[in-house]
Amino acid sequence: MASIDEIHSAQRAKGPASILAIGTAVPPNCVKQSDFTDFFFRVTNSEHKLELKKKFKRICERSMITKRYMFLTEDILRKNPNIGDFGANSLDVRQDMLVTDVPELGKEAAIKAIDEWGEPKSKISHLVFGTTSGIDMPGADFQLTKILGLSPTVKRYMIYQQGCFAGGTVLRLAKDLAENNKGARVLVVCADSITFGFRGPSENHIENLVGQSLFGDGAAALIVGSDIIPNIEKPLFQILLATQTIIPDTEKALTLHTRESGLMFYIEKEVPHIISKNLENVVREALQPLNIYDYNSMFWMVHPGGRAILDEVEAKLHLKPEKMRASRHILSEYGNMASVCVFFIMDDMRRKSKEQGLSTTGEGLDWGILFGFGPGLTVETVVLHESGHGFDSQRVQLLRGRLLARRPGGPSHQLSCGGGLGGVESQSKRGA
Ligand SMILES: CC(=O)CC(=O)SCCNC(=O)CCNC(=O)[C@H](O)C(C)(C)COP(=O)(O)OP(=O)(O)OC[C@H]1O[C@@H](n2cnc3c(N)ncnc32)[C@H](O)[C@@H]1OP(=O)(O)O
Repeated sequence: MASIDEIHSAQRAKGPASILAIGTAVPPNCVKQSDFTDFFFRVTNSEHKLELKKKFKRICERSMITKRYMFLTEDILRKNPNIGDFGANSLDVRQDMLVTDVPELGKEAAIKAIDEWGEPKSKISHLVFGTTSGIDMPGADFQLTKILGLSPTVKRYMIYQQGCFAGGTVLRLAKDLAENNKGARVLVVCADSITFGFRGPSENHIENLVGQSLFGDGAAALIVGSDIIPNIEKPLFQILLATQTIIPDTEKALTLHTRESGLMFYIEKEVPHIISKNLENVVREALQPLNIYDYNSMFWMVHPGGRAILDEVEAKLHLKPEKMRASRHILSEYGNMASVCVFFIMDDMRRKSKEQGLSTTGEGLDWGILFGFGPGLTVETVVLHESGHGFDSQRVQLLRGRLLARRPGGPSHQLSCGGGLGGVESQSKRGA
């Protein structure tokens, strides 16, 4: 008869979780940032608020966003004027749109990810769905299962209302699911939309203007699994460490409250400064076990909450400008898509790395770090290792073994908690 240990270990995967495919989607309606001020004041019947309009134009110009995609069109906003009215009751109409739009956009991204993965969708064992845009029962996870035709026995996890850091949360959960369930293939989907929080300007709420200048709609999907099927599955990045941290005494700095008038943003001006000031410790703790102290030796995927956040993180950590290229590019081309942004950045990075003939999916480098930020203030940190064209499974297994061996509490403890690991030699960088 098998021992308890044997039964337990037979249920677990042997290798680290890998990202096996990425798909992305946006709604068809594209809005140029240079036209947005006129559009925004026109559709919200606010043309008479001349000073606010000038201020909003300044914010849009400083955002470094070129364009965004939105489900909301002028036609929809004209037919539903309460959405554009600053304080009017509009939750029902927003919800009615989002309960369909969010899973539909997620489906579009998921189909692309499944196509790239190349395996039948019947092999998907788990689904993790993240969104801050609306809330419903049964949730977006259920709706996606239905419209995508996943098995009714797929094990679903719905991550609602976490804000922009949820991109890190879903990766952390997918890692634990893949590594602790032998043979698991996790479909991870994030979808977010400004439909939940779009509203006209108010003199009494300037932070709302900042939100209106930043957010856009998008969806992304990943397939995550451990113990890769050789010659069939092609890993892009391995997920080596995933942690979550609350920055003390900052819970009022960034809040998003659901009201009868939809999602209301409160974004203090100090948010970029608070994040950058606290990130140094978070980075140090995450990278110490790998003996990485030169942050420019890594690839970076930073949630582009706003241009000022990227500027301040870059300056505080003394990063070379090219480290923020992918994050700035996605901010420019799509705006802040909340939880979804980090996966657009990941997708852009692996594509550009391939186009440029670099030796790894991570801009020619081995190790990388992904950050999600959001209300709390909460920081999600994910340490990644490239595993694309430069994939060397034996070397990564060796490193992972050393990480686990030095960790008090062993493997299961290590995989979701940060800090306190022993030293591992840093890796030589290829093609940097
Ligand atoms: C949803 C989630 O969970 C997570 C998220 O991502 S939430 C979003 C997080 N994003 C942020 O915190 C935004 C970060 N900020 C920025 O990127 C930049 O400040 C910005 C693009 C908004 C403006 O660029 P900037 O270089 O700071 O321009 P600046 O000239 O200083 O500001 C423009 C105007 O906006 C005002 N402003 C900027 N941030 C403000 C804020 N948070 N609240 C109120 N006013 C603000 C400034 O006072 C200024 O007003 P005047 O022109 O009248 O002086």
